[in-house]
Amino acid sequence: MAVYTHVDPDELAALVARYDIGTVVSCKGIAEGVENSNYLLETTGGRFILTLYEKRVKADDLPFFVALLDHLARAGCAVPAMIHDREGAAIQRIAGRSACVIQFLPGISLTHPTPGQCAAAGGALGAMHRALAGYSGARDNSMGHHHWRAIAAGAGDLDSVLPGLQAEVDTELDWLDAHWPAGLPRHVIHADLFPDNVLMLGETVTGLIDFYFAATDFRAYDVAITHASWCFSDDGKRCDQGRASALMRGYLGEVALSDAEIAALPLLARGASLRFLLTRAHDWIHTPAGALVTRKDPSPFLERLRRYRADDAAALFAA
Ligand SMILES: Nc1ncnc2c1ncn2[C@@H]1O[C@H](COP(=O)(O)OP(=O)(O)OP(=O)(O)O)[C@@H](O)[C@H]1O
Ligand SMILES: N[C@@H](CCO)C(=O)O
Repeated sequence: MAVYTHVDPDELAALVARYDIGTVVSCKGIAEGVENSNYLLETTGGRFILTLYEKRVKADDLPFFVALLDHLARAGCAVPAMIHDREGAAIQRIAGRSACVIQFLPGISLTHPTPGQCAAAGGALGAMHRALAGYSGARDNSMGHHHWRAIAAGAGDLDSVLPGLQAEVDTELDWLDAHWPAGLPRHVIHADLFPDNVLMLGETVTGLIDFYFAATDFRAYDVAITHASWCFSDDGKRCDQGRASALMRGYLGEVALSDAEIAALPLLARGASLRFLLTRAHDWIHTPAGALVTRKDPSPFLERLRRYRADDAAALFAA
């Protein structure tokens, strides 16, 4: 359920009147997603997504996200364009929230991708990285390596999620601090390219969406996040080598990772697994029972972390 804020029809008509997109035909809440309120807005000019930003997306960050999507759309990447009003503004206010009207893209969010879809996703990730290599925008990765200790400390009683988790997280944080690389190529990355953030028709990527974690970090870390989220069984215990090889082939067809980046992938994937383990554990502890939002299980990311820690983990990234 992701309609936290309701929109008054008169306010909506006034908002739409700022744009050259015709008049409102309908506006329906979208159930998927957990962070923001999303509506499917139909006007006499076409279909759009109306997103009202709830508390996690900071108003100060919105100009960064709008500029990023404008840049990627101009570069020909499969991303939804931010619609600008007649005065050039993309960020509006409605129902007490910041809001954007966004191009509606066809396609279906995946849950269980095939190898062919993994290859396509890897290719789209690589094409996006090529478009971002010289991009001047920058944003601190508030979910990045330097913040994991604070996120772990703020999560609460990790052992209440899984017995022994606190000690395992502490050991992992120490190891990652001692081994985290420096000097790998970095630029703005998506940082959350899970299958539910990729729209596809068959094996064609029609849209990369949900850029609200985008930030400056290693491009290889984005590959590791995508590997961790696309290539495992639901319980996180088994890496599907067919999917993983296809993902890497798709990506490497667009971007030639250096030997240092390839060598760092298992370590970066340990970091990626820890990041999602910690944020899921935080939400697990802090989301009250009976809340509208479904909590995501942290344990599959602990399983991934253990798999990436194994001696043979480099083989999981073979193209
Ligand atoms: N540009 C778009 N075109 C078509 N559908 C979209 C578009 N953007 C979002 N959607 C639909 O809305 C749903 C929710 O969007 P999104 O994933 O951005 O939600 P969220 O609440 O902002 O984020 P999260 O995934 O972190 O919960 C998507 O699963 C998709 O079905
Ligand atoms: N994609 C993330 C949510 C955003 O941080 C997860 O599945 O845990």
